[in-house]
Parts: sequence; C-alpha cells; structure tokens
Amino acid sequence: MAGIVPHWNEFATRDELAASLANAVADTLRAAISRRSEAFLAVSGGSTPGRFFVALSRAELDWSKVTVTLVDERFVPENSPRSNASLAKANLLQNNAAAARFAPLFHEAATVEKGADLADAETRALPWPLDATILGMGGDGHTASFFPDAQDLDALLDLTSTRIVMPVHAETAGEPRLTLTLPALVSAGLLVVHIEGAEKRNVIEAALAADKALPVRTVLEKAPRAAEIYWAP
Ligand SMILES: O=C1O[C@H](COP(=O)(O)O)[C@@H](O)[C@H](O)[C@H]1O
Repeated sequence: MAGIVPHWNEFATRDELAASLANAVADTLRAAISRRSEAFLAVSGGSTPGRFFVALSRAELDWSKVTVTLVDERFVPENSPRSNASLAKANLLQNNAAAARFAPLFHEAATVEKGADLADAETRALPWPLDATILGMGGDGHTASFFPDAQDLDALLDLTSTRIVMPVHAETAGEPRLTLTLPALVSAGLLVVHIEGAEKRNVIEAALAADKALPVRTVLEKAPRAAEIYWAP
C-alpha cells in the first residue's frame, strides 16, 4: 500500500483487546488534558465497540475535561435501537466517564442534509483537532459511514473538504447517515481501526495488500500518520 503502513496490535481475546485499547485511549486523553487542558475523542457505533466502551468508561482521568463525539451516526433519533449515540451513552458515558461532555451528530430535521448542516455548524465549536479517533469497519470495507456504494464518496473522502459533517446516502447502509469527513477524522493524534473476527481481518488485509479501493484503505492511505489496527479473533 502507498502511504503509511498501519501498525497491528493483536490480542488473544476480545476482552484483552478492550482493556489494552482503553488504556491506550485513556493515556492519549490524559496527555491531551495535560497539554491543552481538554481532550476530544470520536468513537464508532455498531456491534464491535461495546467491551471497549465499558473498559474505557472506568478509566481514571478527568472526564469533565473530555468531549466525546461519534465518527458517524444513523439518521435516527436516540430512542432507536440503531442509534450510535444511544450505544455510546449506555456503554461509554457511564462510570467515571459519565462526567464527559457528549456531542451527538443526530439533530431532528426534515432531511439528513438539513440534519448534517446542523451537526456541521454545532461540531465546529468543539475542541478540534481530535486527540483520538476510534474507527470500526464493516465486512464490506466501510468505515465511519464511508460505504463503498455511497453517493458522493469522493467528496466524503476528500482530504481538502472544509465540511466536518456530511450526509450519506448508500443503498447498503440501511438508512441515511451522518459522517465526520475524512479530514476531520484523520486530524487525530491517535487513529485506531478496531476490528474483531477472522472475516474482518481478511477484508482489511486484502484491502491493504491489493489495489482494492475500499473506503478503509483510502482512509488509512490519506491519514497523515500510521493508524493502529486493534484486532482479536
Ligand atoms: O454502520 C456502522 O458500522 C461500522 C461497523 O460496525 P460493526 O457492527 O461491524 O462493528 C461502525 O464502525 C460504524 O460506526 C457504524 O455506524
């Protein structure tokens, strides 16, 4: 792969991965707090991050100085079982992390375009750049809401975009989405792709080895520094 090759962190179990990733993120947040008196974290939704969220929620640090947002969101309200905000609130924003400020991407609006405009305006006031971005990846190679079949995928993955949040329409996504744009995501000092299971490992290895233009490859290629891949079977 052109660009900077990611670094693999492999674990025997998902619990070990969760503990180690939580330590790494907590260290990054603590360092940001001592450097600039606050810290900014973006996390993923989906089925993978639950254990990591619970482990991180117990980390000892000054959570009142931490802002948490999402790398992407389904265009659904928080009472939907598909809401990434609801997952993060239930699993991460508890225990010590209950003191953190949460900045969701979903806003009530007639269309996802209007919702994205609201989220874009609101997120501008957050303490950029991100200190840590924790991405997931679907079996189709999507990460954040950069789906392979997304309309305007090139615009979503445009490193020169001045947008922070954009709407996403993709047949395979289930519903319209909101996503942080590529430059917003890769501004983070710590960029992680958290994946579990043999199937996802095969997908990311194939994407990195071949010139297969899956979105996850584009993100890792365009990132200004090497990403950390966290993987467990
Ligand atoms: O739709 C989404 O999917 C990806 C991967 O989710 P998983 O269920 O396979 O872990 C996730 O990273 C993203 O935040 C979410 O919106």
